[in-house]
Amino acid sequence: MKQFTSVNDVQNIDELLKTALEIKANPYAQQEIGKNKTIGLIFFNPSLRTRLSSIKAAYNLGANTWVLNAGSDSWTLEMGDGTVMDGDTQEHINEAIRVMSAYCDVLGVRTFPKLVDRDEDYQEIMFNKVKSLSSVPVVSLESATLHPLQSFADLITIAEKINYNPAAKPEKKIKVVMTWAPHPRRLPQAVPNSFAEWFSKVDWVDFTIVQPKGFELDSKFTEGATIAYDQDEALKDADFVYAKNWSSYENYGQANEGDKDWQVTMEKMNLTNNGKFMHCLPVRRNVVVSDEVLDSDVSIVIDEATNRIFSAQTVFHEILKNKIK
Ligand SMILES: NCCC[C@H](NC(=O)CCC(=O)O)C(=O)O
Ligand SMILES: NC(=O)OP(=O)(O)O
Repeated sequence: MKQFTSVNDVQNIDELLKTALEIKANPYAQQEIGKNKTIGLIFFNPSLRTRLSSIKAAYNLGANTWVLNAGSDSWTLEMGDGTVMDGDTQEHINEAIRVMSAYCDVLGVRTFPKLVDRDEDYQEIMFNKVKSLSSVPVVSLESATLHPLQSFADLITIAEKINYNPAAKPEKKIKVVMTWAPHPRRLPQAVPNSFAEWFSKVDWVDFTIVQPKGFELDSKFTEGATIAYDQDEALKDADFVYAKNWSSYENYGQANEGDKDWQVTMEKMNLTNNGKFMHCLPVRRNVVVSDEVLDSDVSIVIDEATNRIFSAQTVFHEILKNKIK
């Protein structure tokens, strides 16, 4: 693997999943791979799971890490080309990324969208700039439009819960429903885009996306998914319910004020096939999902967050394995 910016950097999802399950079963078996290696992590936006699970993943592989919260830990970075830097910005991204990539063997980067200009966000201008300046392979820690480490952890989680066997795939397809849910802020589409992009490619999953009208995702990520608008109907017989808020793609960045009844409650979970509740976290309790669901056995959000270690470890493993010094 040369980089990890989307599912398109994965040659074979089944193989990668198999590797992840092996790594999870024996997490310290590959410490030669990380020997004398450093994984650098740059965050332009906040993080709990991605930051800590990446550090743990590197540790499991015998690698070192450093973390930089760009903007708060370092000089204020200038992003614009040709800027006369006589104002508040102190260092240009052109030098900063070249320098940081000299200090590591893999560079993880988080950049959220601004949710103002759809073209700017969907062209991944910021992320691609970092990628073009880096002298080492780049891993997405969530970009403006995608969060592949999260989607891969979600796949590992579902595989575990169904006792997935790569040699004998499930006879009956597993029904996975991604449902839009309410939120007080306008959030990116990165997590749902990425989940859709991964799960549309998994041949043992029957994948539905349900959302209010006007909240359809970019169709380039949802090819193969069933697109629905009636939440109760979509939840029927679901084996996994993946809740997430996202702002509108069509009316770019707009929120939906009027749909509080899309909250995932136990009443809604009772429509499913003993379905499990999933969310990438952080989650707003009693807005996105009720306490009753989150505090019950139906919720597998902690398993998902735990598997963030193994999605990151598998990706670092695949990138570093050809570089043993
Ligand atoms: N990394 C996982 C999700 C990050 C982000 N959530 C948030 O910003 C939630 C913030 C809040 O609840 O105010 C998102 O939806 O893309
Ligand atoms: N799920 C996730 O990416 O969490 P953080 O934003 O806390 O890293």
